[in-house]
Amino acid sequence: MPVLTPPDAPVIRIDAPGSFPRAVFRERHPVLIRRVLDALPYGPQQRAALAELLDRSTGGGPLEPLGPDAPDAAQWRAWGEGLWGRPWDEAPFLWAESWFYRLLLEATGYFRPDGAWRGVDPFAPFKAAELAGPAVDAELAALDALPPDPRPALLSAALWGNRADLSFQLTAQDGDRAPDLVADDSARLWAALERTPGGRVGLVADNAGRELLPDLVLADHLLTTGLAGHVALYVKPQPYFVSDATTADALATLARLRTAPGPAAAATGERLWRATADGTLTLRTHPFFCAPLPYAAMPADLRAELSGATLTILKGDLNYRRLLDDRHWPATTPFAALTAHFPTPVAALRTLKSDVLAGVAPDTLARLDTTGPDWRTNGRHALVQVRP
Ligand SMILES: O=P(O)(O)OC[C@H]1O[C@](O)(CO)[C@@H](O)[C@@H]1O
Repeated sequence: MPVLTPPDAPVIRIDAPGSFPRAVFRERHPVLIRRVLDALPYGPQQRAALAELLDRSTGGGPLEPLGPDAPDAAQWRAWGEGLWGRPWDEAPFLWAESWFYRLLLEATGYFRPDGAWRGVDPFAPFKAAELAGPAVDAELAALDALPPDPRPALLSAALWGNRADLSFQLTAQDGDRAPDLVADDSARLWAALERTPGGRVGLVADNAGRELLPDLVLADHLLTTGLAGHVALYVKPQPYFVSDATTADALATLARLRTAPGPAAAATGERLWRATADGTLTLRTHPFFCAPLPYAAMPADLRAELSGATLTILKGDLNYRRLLDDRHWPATTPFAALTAHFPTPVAALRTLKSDVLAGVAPDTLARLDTTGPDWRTNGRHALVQVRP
């Protein structure tokens, strides 16, 4: 059946007064910069650069490309074509937020070849604290008490682990309230995997720690049950959106599993360690995972790499924004229509933390709209959506 692409909806931008994206820039980013400065003893030059980033990005300053010695200067010049010289406020939210995180790394000296701070993850202290904390202890202990059919529990842990996003927690008010599914294609997800057992499953990770842990446990389940013969876990090539998982984070999470006191967690960690070593679980990355663009614009080499997977599972809010393009679609727009561009069957596991949304039934939408203005962004709702 041909899938019709709906006409374009307005792009989500950061300039609308009272909007969620504007609050991210005006309220969350100042808190984030303050926390980064509290967590690491950056010197005066880096502190000044971070303050300037905040001023420019919230004060509507002009968008200026990276200096020519930045390793990704040419890449970013192309990604920002048409935006350079324009005020920050005119940039799409997706583009502007990604650029903010790139400039944060610039300010801290992450890419400077001559600096002592080269390669130092500015968010590492937050990620390390979370990974060492009691919430992860509880997740590890829960593995010893999984029910005979662990599928619902595993999927639910991978889904709700996405609430643990550290950037979201910067201003979240009541993140512990029981959440609610606005769309639930769980059965289709398992059916898609069962149709082609033994194939390659792509898992595009989102956050480290409390989210990556259940993602890895899900990967282990797919491998041990034969639903997948190979899992490719895609992480970010560099620190991004505070808690996004890099290779270093994936290794730290694997180590945490492997050294857990509970037998089930330790055995899972051991299996995953061996799977990584023998190539049935591969850790992969690509610069496009930190690009400010929707997945419809993915380059040919990444498209070729993802192709052939029986299913690609995209975790989290940012991946969802990139999958659908960050636009004000009517929320009843079919998910399949907006994801037809993706090179493989695709599943989204996401808690709702920003405005973009599709694939919601009209009656569900009507019910949610009576619950107040911020249900799309408050992290209390989630979805499982699948385009087989
Ligand atoms: O970690 P996730 O689930 O991708 O969420 C990140 C989300 O947080 C925000 O950066 C807001 O803080 C959203 O714009 C973004 O989509």
